[in-house]
Amino acid sequence: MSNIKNKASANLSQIGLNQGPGSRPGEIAKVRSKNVKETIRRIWSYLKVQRLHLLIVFISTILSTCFTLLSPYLIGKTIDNYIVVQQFDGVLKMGGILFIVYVSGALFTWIQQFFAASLSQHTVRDMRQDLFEKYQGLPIKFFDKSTHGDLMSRTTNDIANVSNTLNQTVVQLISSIFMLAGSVVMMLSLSIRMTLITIFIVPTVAYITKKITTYTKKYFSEQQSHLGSVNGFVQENITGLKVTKAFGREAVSLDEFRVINEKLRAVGVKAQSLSGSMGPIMNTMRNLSFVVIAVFGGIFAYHEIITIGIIVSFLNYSNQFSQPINQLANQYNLLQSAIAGAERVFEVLDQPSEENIEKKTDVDKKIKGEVNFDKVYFHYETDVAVLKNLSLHAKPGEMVALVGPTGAGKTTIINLLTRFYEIQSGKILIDGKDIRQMDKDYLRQQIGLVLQDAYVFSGTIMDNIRYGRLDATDQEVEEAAKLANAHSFIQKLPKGYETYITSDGSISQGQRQLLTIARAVLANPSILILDEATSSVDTRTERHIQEAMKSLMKGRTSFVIAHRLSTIQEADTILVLDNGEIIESGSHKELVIKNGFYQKLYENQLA
Ligand SMILES: Nc1ncnc2c1ncn2[C@@H]1O[C@H](COP(=O)(O)OP(=O)(O)OP(=O)(O)O)[C@@H](O)[C@H]1O
Repeated sequence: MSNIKNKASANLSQIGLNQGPGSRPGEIAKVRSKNVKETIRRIWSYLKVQRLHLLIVFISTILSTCFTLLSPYLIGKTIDNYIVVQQFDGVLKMGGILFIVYVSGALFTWIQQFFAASLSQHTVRDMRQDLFEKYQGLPIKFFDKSTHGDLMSRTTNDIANVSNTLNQTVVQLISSIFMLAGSVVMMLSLSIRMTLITIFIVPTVAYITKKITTYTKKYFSEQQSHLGSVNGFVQENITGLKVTKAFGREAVSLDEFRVINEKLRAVGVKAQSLSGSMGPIMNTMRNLSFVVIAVFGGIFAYHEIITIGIIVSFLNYSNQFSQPINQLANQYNLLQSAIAGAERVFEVLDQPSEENIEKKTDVDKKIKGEVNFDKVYFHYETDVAVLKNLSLHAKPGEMVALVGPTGAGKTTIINLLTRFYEIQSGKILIDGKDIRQMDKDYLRQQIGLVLQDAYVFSGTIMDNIRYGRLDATDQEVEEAAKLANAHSFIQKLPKGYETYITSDGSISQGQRQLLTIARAVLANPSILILDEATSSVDTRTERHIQEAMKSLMKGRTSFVIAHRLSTIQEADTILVLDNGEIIESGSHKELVIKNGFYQKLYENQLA
């Protein structure tokens, strides 16, 4: 495998670095989804794969609800039929039955929880897999438009939202609806008058409770927002601590922090003290509805319209009836947020993947490396032309240097040759064949990339070099490292080739570059692209890198993006680019004599 994929993969691997906007797990998003029906249909397409699990969840939910509904009825009957008439055998028998009912209810609840969890985890695993697969197949231009943080948030937070909902909300929604309908039916079968009273009093109390909690919620969201400011301030400050110290701004930062810290304290006190009183408030409200039911029940019992057992049953049912009422609104919001989350996932899944013609016919053939750009016109997403009918020709084995001011279009030429982007008009030919007619994987295998932002993956040095060709032996890896001048520094590492490195640290920039050169050596491509490092590496490492690049270029068509003209004087052709056009071309000597743009650049650098 060629290391051409580095750039794409590098983009993705950096995803984790910054958390962008997006919903957080558990947060109830205020976003309203766009096409609910379609989104639910697509979530369903993931769910229906596990029909059996679904069925089990459904049945166990109904059964556990039935058992829950049965117990108040049985308690009422126990009181009326056995306790009031002091039949203790019956009381014992009913106690036994109640025990079985409670245990069965708990058992089915457990079964329901277990299968719901399994269902949701299977579903989100499939979604994550699809999403990651999509990231691998998307064209680079897609990643220009979206921030890494946003994509990361879709893969983790949005999917977590979907998972939580499938796991909890859907089950609760089903059981809430059953509970609501079931308790009404059970109550009606006991007493119509009492049912009417319960149906009136419970929602009223639920409504008042909701009003009170909404009021306290305000302080909670204020607390969250102040907490966000404190976190942001601390993070920014630690990241920029060097600058703060260098400019002697410590005291100012401290004062600013004191202010926001104090704000957090003030709102924190309000939120926390209210949160403590929320439980008692809700209890009191529930007790109030008990009182109302008990008083009316007492009056009816006094007139012998109902029995004491029925009053007790109703007190229980009022509790069971109020739970779903309190939960339904919340569940609806959670469901909305999950649908919005799923929509963000599907949005990525619906992006068109890289176009490719799967033509494996020429796959085994090694190309010679003749490259032609024929009147290539190209622009990125914006309509500003970046390459304007550019033509160039590189013979097999030739070294072509690309020079020019920043933004001239050097990197763009490379992006087009690798088909990271597609041209709008003209042709790019390799060995006389239009690259659009080539299989992309095959094309990229022929091209080796050594980029200036040399990317390494988390893994051992050995693995990182072997990325260039997966079937290479340890011996071959070591030889490649030797050719790339990397062997000596690797040997000095504590565990040599088995040293574990990470994408964001461990080894220096120059050493990374040497590793990517070794990767390219191993891949043995016919065409080579070298983007010279601009970052300051020490002169010894720089010499190492240049020697390594030189030996790598032997016998391959090479495109070198040069920032220091001293390194490209041996190039067969130097192409001077400005503003998307080739304004001069020739060897170093020819261009110096010509006394044009290149000559000026060269003089500037010498100076
Ligand atoms: N992904 C992109 N999306 C939109 N515009 C881009 C993108 N990449 C580059 N450009 C624009 O295309 C033009 C050419 O950029 P390119 O990277 O090819 O220049 P360069 O010659 O390689 O510059 P440098 O020497 O700074 O690397 C610039 O104006 C740049 O802003």
